Amino acid sequence: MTPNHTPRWSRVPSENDAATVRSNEIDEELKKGRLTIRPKRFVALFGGPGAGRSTFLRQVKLYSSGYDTPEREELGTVIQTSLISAIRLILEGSASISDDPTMQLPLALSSFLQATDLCSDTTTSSEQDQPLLADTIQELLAVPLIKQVIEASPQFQADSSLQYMMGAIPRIMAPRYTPTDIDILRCKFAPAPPIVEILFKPPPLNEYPMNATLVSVRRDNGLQRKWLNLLDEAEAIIFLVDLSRYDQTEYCSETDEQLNCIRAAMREFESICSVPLMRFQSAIVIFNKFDLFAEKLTRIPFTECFPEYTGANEATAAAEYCIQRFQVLYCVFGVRQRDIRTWCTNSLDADQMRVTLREIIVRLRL
Ligand SMILES: Nc1nc2c(ncn2[C@@H]2O[C@H](COP(=O)(O)OP(=O)(O)OP(=O)(O)O)[C@@H](O)[C@H]2O)c(=O)[nH]1
Ligand SMILES: [Mg+2]
Repeated sequence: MTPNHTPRWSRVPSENDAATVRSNEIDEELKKGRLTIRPKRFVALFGGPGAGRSTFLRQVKLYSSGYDTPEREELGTVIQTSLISAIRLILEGSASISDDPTMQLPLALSSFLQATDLCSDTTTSSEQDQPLLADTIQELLAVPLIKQVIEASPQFQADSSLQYMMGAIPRIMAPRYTPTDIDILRCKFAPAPPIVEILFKPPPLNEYPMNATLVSVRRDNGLQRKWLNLLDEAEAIIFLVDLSRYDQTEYCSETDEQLNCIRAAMREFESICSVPLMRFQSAIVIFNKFDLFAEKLTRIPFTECFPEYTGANEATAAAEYCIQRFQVLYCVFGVRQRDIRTWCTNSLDADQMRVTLREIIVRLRL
C-alpha cells in the first residue's frame, strides 16, 4: 500500500536484486540489533508471511503499556493515509479496465484524486474536507464497476484489514479520528520494524515486570537464516504458525519448490531447533488464526492437504495433530530437555490474547 517512489528512469529490480537489498538491510539490522539487545532479555518472534506477527506485537503493546493519545493520533493519520492509498489503487485498477464511458469513472476518479490531494496537503486541508472525502469515497465504492473490481479481486478478498477499513470509512475519515483498540488491531499500517522493544508488564504481575526485546523475524526467501545467528543469545522463541494456510503453498528457496505453508513452517521450526548452540530454554508455538482454520475446515477437509492425518475433520483435533508434529521436531533436536508450550489463538480477540499473553509471560519467567 505504500506509494511507489521508484524513479521513472530506474530499471525494474529483479527478484535477486530485491533479495540482495533485503539481505544487506538485514545485515544492518543485525548490527544495530545486536548492540541494543545484547544486555537484555531477548525473545525472538518468528512467523511466515501474514502469520500475524504485527497483530501479536500490537496485542503485546496493548496489554503491556497500551497506546497513549499522541501514539493513537499518529496511528490515526497513518490509517487514513493507508485507506486512501488502497482506494486509489482500486480506482486506478478500475479506470484502467473500464471501456464503458457511461461509467463516468474518470470523472469520479478525478474528483476523488482532487479530494485526496486536498486532504494530503496539510497546508491547505481543513476539517471540512474530510467528511467531503468520506462521501466521495462512499459514492465511488457504489459505482458498479468498482464493486465488480473489488468482488473479482482475490487480493482484496484475502485482505481482511482492508475490508475492515472499507467498512468503517465515515468513522476513519472523520476529523480528529482516533483509532480504537480494535482499529489498531485490525487496520493496516506500516509494517512493524524488525526489532521491537517491548516491556512486558502485565497488570496482575506488576511485581515481576519483564523487560524483553522482541525481535520479529519474517520467513522470507531463506534470508531469515541469518537471524538464526542470534538464537544463541535468545532466552526463548515465540513461533507463530498460520493454521488457516493449511491448504496453501509458499515458495521455499532452499529446495526451490512450492511447499505447503504448515510444512514450510515446520521446516523453519526444525532449522531453529537444530541450531547447536542455542541457549534458549523454551519455545512457545502459537497456532494462530484458529477462527479462520475452523471455518475453512468446513469447506476444505484437512486430509486434502495432510493425507496422513487420520483424525476427525474438526479444528481442535486437526490443530492437536499439528501441535504434535511441532513437539516431535522440538524433541528430536533437543540437546537437553527443553520446554515447549503451545497455544491456539485468534490474535484479533483481545480477551483471549490477554489470557494467552499472561500465560506466556508466566512461562517465560520460569
Ligand atoms: N481472522 C483472523 N485474522 C487474523 C488473525 N491474526 C491476524 N489476522 C489478520 O491477518 C492479517 C495478517 O496479520 P499481520 O499481523 O499483519 O501478519 P504479519 O505476520 O505481520 O504479516 P507480514 O508482516 O505481512 O508478514 C491481518 O489482516 C490481520 O488482521 C487471527 O487470529 N484471526
Ligand atoms: Mg507485519
